[in-house]
Amino acid sequence: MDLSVHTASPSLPFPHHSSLLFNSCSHSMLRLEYRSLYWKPLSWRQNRAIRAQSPNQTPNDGFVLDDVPHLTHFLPDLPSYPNPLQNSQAYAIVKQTFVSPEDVVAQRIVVQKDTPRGVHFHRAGPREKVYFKPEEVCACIVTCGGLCPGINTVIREIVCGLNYMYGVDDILGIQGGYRGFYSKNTMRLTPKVVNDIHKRGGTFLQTSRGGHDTHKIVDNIQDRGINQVYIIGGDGTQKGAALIYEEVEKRGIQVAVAGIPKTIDNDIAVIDKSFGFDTAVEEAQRAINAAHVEVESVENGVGVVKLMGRYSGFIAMHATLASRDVDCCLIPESPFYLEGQGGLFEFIEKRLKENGHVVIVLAEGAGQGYVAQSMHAADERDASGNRLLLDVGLWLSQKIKDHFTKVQKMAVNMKYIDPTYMIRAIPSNASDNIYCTLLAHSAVHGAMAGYTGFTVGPVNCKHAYIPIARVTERTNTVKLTDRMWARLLASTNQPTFLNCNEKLQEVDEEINNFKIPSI
Ligand SMILES: Nc1ncnc2c1ncn2[C@@H]1O[C@H](COP(=O)(O)OP(=O)(O)O)[C@@H](O)[C@H]1O
Ligand SMILES: O=P(O)(O)OC[C@H]1O[C@](O)(COP(=O)(O)O)[C@@H](O)[C@@H]1O
Ligand SMILES: [Mg+2]
Repeated sequence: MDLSVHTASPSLPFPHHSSLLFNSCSHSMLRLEYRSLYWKPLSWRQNRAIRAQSPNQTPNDGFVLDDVPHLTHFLPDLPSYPNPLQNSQAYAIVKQTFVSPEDVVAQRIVVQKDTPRGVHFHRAGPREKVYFKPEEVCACIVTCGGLCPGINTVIREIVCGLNYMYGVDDILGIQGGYRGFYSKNTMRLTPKVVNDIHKRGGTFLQTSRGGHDTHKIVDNIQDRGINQVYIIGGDGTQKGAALIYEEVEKRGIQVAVAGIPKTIDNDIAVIDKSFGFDTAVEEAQRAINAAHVEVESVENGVGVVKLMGRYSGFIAMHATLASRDVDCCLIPESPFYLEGQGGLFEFIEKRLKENGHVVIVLAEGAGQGYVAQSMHAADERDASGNRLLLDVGLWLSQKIKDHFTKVQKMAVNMKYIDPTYMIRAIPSNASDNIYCTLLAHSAVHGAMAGYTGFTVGPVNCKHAYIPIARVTERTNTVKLTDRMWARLLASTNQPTFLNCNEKLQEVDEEINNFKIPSI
């Protein structure tokens, strides 16, 4: 084993001032490096793939710290100040106001006795020291990508959190997404301005797709004297945030970049779930219920409800599990077929004979291959490069109607409901509102503490600071081999559309290797 220790002065506290790192691709080749402010720091990129070890841990317990960048990594002389929260009334009787830098959150919590401890992230929350004087902070907030219930709550809580907890007054709203940095005027955000916005759907700041120009954005950040950037958005937005952080680091300017993950599809990796998802699942019940009422009231009623979910069928899966009125759920991750034994038509016929009606919920990304084939559609994309989806709901409704009228000589009463934008446009429910507050506070504490290039989010119910690349490197999809999908199949008793294990394995591999098509 090649074990070379670069320096040995482990008296500095772990982690961002220093950490003992096991730089290793395999357990047989370990290289120990001591990272400190007073020695050449490793960049967060180097650090990402590195196995980190705190001094009192044995090298073999497999502890990995997925560290986030800190402003001091590229501005080593940056002064720090006592956190003003120590004088805050709100936190006056809290047992432990500040999160210890040694507190980490484990990515995997179901482990076996002898398995390595695995990947950990810094626990989110206020730190004893901050790297900004409140009166010198000029923060900005931007929202990008598609809508999602709760965006306004996050905006509100960032503004109120910065102001009430840290005494920050200078907060700007960037309007219309990334392009707003260089093409629109900013708006001043105060607790008064944002007081009621959480009661409305959408985004108070407006949003857009496309228009990410890293240089122009960072030029603008510099010109306006902005030193904290809060970026609310999905996978595309977070990729853009990583580029902004990298440019900021290159220019060596004191700007903290914090990402708050947003997507109604729940397709962001690492975090437990995204805000607005619960609200969406709840609202989807109304559409499913309407479909059920309609089809129950007629002869041979077939209800089709299309829900959002471009690459991930989480909304459809959870809405189905919650409803119990759904006979069959179709998601992008689980290929289906229409005709023949074990196919959808056979199942619909069976349910119609048994119950007189059937309700199908499908995610918008399901069966896209079929629709494209039948329409000879071109591969169209939106301004951000996301593939524009074809209406699988309409396609499926037509296919079912044609099959039963022409082939089975049996008239069906088709009711197709597309509530997608109605679901996305509502304000967040109570639990999402609380979740949004925690995300906003975590982001504010992280930026004030000098962390940058990070995303916040709950990992096993504990909020953590996660390197942006971690959440963008893959898409969170429904794993057909996990128990949740099995629970759904057991609940609806629908066909699996997989007639042998070999096929299941193929699908699983495809899904595990799944990547969003590059733009
Ligand atoms: N790979 C990327 N690099 C830089 N910016 C990106 C990237 N992908 C998307 N963006 C920008 O992020 C913003 C939102 O992306 P989009 O995919 O529309 O929504 P979401 O962030 O919700 O996934 C857009 O302004 C887009 O230009
Ligand atoms: O029509 P729009 O506004 O481009 O959005 C449609 C898409 O946005 C989504 O809600 C996801 O959006 P994001 O990637 O921005 O989170 C998808 O479910 C849907 O396909
Ligand atoms: Mg996206």
